Amino acid sequence: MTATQAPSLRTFHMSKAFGQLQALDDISLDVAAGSFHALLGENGAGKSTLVKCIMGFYQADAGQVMFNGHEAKVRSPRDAHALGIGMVYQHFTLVPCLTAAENLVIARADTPMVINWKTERKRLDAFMETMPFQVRLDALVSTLSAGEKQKLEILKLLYLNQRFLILDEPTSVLTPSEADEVLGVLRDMAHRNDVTVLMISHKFREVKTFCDSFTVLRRGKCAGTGDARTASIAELSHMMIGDAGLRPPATRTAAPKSAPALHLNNLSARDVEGRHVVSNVTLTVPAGQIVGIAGVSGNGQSALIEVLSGQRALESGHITVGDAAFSPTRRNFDRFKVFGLPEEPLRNAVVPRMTVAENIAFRSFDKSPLANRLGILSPARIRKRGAELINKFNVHTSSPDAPIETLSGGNVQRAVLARELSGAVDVLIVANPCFGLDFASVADIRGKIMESRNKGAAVLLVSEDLDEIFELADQIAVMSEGQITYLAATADTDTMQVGQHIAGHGK
Ligand SMILES: Nc1ncnc2c1ncn2[C@@H]1O[C@H](COP(=O)(O)OP(=O)(O)OP(=O)(O)O)[C@@H](O)[C@H]1O
Repeated sequence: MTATQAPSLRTFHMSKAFGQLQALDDISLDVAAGSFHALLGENGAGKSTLVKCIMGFYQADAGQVMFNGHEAKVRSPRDAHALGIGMVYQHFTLVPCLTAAENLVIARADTPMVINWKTERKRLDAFMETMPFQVRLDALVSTLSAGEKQKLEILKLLYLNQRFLILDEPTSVLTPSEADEVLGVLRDMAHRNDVTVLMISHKFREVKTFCDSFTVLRRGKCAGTGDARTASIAELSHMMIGDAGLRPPATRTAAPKSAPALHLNNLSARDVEGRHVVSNVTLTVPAGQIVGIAGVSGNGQSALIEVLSGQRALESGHITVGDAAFSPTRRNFDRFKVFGLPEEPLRNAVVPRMTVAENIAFRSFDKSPLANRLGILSPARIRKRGAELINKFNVHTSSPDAPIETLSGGNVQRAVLARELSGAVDVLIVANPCFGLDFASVADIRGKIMESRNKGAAVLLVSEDLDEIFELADQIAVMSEGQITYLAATADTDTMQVGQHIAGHGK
């Protein structure tokens, strides 16, 4: 069965537990045909679990899915696709070395063994004529901008005749103007009754500007539903976090200047193909300051972080902490009190299958008090210390013994921060710390970074989120094509000037 018009979808009393944890508890969601519905909730609220049950990645323990008024048995994503339910993920699923057209054709379940490109192209052109937006079909996906790639992901679903679109934070990799364009197109399509959209989002502005209705999940339960255009942000955030209240915005206080500064002196590094990805980077991060590096991703920021964390060889230049030469080894991280929060911590900062407590102990597991003088580990002490820090940093986990991969994104970040910020910190290196996190976690984590600065640490913050940089940084640098192309005190610049340098038009 394939849909030609916007379908409706409801879940009735849907529940799903993972062991002791009730991830979904009796959720009834109602997404009307032709509507743009937002699914909100703090990290770990159950949003992904709900859409994974709808998509057939998980089987719910109880409850039903009603699609266009009929009960739908979705046992696998294949069943969901056959009904016309498709999903766009936070990260792209396109093949970069193929063209947009090739990506569309190979996505079909009925692609023949030998493809007649002439016929396929005719079919594609006819399809594109019916679409309200275009993507360059002959361009290699690797040459498309993030906005074009996201549009292509959506086109792919429409090409496969999937008219119920589930979007998981679709704008996290887009610039604000790209995000507005993509969401505007989706809203218009929904209002023409061509598609129905269910979007997981953490961004209130987008929800209020583009969505018709919303459902809020809180700790696996439905905390509210209503009209997205009339609900206030205060109401939405209250439904999400209850009376707990938000942490006030990170406040800057005068910091002691006792800690050493971090100096990057003429750093250069290459990628595997021998191209310079970091080029003569010179930058000082004074004690008690946050220096933010802004820029579009892929301009050398990740490579710079890799150099500083010892994951990429430095070709030339040197790093100093205070007056002493610093090379990034585990021993030096301890000696110089250098700590870090890399981006995508589940991939870069933890061992996913090890427990939360073990991951928190990583930097000190072989030292007293977690090990004895001979370096023999004490699992009981590791667990006890883990439990203390889980409490102090408000990490939501079923137990210190849960594998860290079962935690939601915000809670993995909190666990890494618990490990990195629990002692004295002289230098803190942070990359995109709030990517994919809910507003309460964002406030919490930015607050912790500011707290470190206020205690005197030199903080280097790499972020693609300009608002974050303006909120936290004392000085702002722009990185473009591997070089620092701009540096100013935050008080002496504005988003317009920084934006121009990011776009490469700065003077
Ligand atoms: N495969 C799993 N095994 C065990 N627990 C899980 C699993 N998947 C999710 N959980 C737990 O279920 C709860 C809901 O997680 P879910 O990923 O649905 O939240 P979310 O609202 O999508 O969060 P986020 O905004 O961080 O993506 C969390 O406590 C999470 O730790």
